[in-house]
Amino acid sequence: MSIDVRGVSKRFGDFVALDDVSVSIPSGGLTALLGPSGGGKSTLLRVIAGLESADSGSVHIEGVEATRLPPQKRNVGFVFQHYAVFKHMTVARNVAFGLEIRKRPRAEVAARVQELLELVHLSQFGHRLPSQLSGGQRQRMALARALAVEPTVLLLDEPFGALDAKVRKELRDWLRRLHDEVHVTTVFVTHDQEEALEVADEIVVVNQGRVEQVGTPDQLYDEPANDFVMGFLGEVTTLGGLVLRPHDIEVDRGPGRAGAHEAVVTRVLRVGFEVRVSAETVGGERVTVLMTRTHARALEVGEGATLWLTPAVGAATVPSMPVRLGAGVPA
Ligand SMILES: Nc1ncnc2c1ncn2[C@@H]1O[C@H](COP(=O)(O)OP(=O)(O)OP(=O)(O)O)[C@@H](O)[C@H]1O
Repeated sequence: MSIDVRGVSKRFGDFVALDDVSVSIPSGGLTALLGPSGGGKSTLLRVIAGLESADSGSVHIEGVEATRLPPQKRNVGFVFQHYAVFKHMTVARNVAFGLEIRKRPRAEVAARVQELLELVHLSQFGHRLPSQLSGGQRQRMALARALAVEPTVLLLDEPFGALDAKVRKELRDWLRRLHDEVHVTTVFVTHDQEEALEVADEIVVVNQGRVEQVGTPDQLYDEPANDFVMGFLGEVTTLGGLVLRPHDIEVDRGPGRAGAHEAVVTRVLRVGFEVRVSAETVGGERVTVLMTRTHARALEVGEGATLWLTPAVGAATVPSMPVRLGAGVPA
């Protein structure tokens, strides 16, 4: 394991930001810390970086006890959402900075900067000032700068958070490709489930200062540990006291199937090639069902129609719990 966090707690006054958190992050992987705002993701990242000290517990990086080490002794690279750049220095000098303060030979610095600018696809922009780059290019420069000193781990705190959706998506794909090239153990914070599901090898779901689940995107999506994880990773609804995904519900016009719930359609909304059907069961449960347009048309699903709804065989389900704060699961 590259990063081992054991029993870490962190309070700010009375507020518990991290509550006895233990998590192991594998070497060479791209790991996302995912969760709602205020859940403790950044605090956990900052404790790993040494920018925040834990009240209790330990942090090991590559087998070395780092709990009391200052950030500069941990060999971590760090990139924030709003990256602090040296505005008066060119892009190349910004990237070279960490190497220059380590007094590396001039020729070695020049070669390494060239290599890094190529890696982040900025070779033709080395002579520009950071203000002459786009937001996305600036974050790529920030990554080159963080990688310059060959960190053991790269820690990214919402690195693309301030950028617009299109650039964000491009950079996300780019980060995945970059990671496949350099394989440095990377941990990034995001509150965007799509970003985590698309990019990460492994996801750590952090909520209310605790780790809810650790797993691959498939594990989390298909075998969520609880209603919170399920609700955070995709749309959910409830049927018969179970939380499940709206496309995991079988729809019939008659009561043929075992365990079917009778419901009346309250609303039908077309969303692209799908149809979102809102229905209310005789027990008063509000259910959302996603089905294809073809299927909805074949069954003549319209407002006021009576349907029989059954959880699909093999659907991921968890028992419905009272709503927890920030859980995002409808009552
Ligand atoms: N220096 C601080 N002083 C007081 N409270 C803090 C401090 N840093 C963080 N907190 C609180 O700790 C909680 C966790 O914050 P943290 O930034 O780790 O959450 P997060 O999951 O990264 O959220 P976001 O996605 O909004 O950044 C928040 O409620 C925050 O207000």
